[in-house]
Amino acid sequence: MTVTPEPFPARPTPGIAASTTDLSKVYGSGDTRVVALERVSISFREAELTAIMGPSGCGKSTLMHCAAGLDSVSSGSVRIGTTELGSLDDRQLTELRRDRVGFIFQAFNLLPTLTALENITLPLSIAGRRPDRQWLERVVSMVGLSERLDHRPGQLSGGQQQRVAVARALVTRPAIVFGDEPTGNLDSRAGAEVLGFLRDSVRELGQTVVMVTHDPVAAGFADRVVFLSDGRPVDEMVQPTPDRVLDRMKRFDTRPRTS
Ligand SMILES: Nc1ncnc2c1ncn2[C@@H]1O[C@H](COP(=O)(O)OP(=O)(O)OP(=O)(O)O)[C@@H](O)[C@H]1O
Repeated sequence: MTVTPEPFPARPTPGIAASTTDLSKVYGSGDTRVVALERVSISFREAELTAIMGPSGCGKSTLMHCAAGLDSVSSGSVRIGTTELGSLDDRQLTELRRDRVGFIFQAFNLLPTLTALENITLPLSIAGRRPDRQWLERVVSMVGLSERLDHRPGQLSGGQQQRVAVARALVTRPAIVFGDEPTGNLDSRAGAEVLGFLRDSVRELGQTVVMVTHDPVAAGFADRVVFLSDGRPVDEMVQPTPDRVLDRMKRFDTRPRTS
């Protein structure tokens, strides 16, 4: 099916936490050339949880990495808040990622020698900033870690470790949090807990969250699901349910890509 591209404003729009305009990403050249993203224009509204879904290889991770400033773009532009990433030098980009973007990865990515509290406040320590005590307490109690702050990652369950990672992503009050399969390593109960906390962060703290997922149940926690196919957004669903997401996923062509 074809989808009318979202009208994209020339200037930053209030209420939009991040956006891409005509974003393309090409890997390799010649025989190994892969167009991972083709002229993607998409906006992520503030205080919304968006899930990105689509068949394997459709460009989900590439979109997330480019939108988060973790990967360069081949053409087009990316904005976080009012800042266009292409206008930043390397140092400014590093600072923007540190201060304005939160990340949650499938593999938790906690430092094993630090306590849960030290892991949570690490982004602030790196930036030489003191934690805002009230905010820290709010985030820690929201993810239910108040009793575990002195534990090291090895003393925590997978679900608890990912809750530390959620708190770490929220502690700087970033403009946007990106999650790459944030529940991919968790069983369904722990996964549902982490997704519940992410949704709470949207509802209670006004956080904007974008997550890549393969799991229709995880997508059911989102306010909106964007479906990618062959490097382009092809559909979206608001107020998704796992059953509707599953039905939509079944309609994707499962033949392997040829380019
Ligand atoms: N570093 C790279 N070099 C070359 N090609 C790449 C690179 N990273 C990704 N690709 C290609 O770009 C396309 C999109 O990859 P991407 O990882 O974004 O897809 P995805 O939808 O996240 O896939 P999956 O669901 O399997 O994780 C794929 O064809 C992939 O092979």
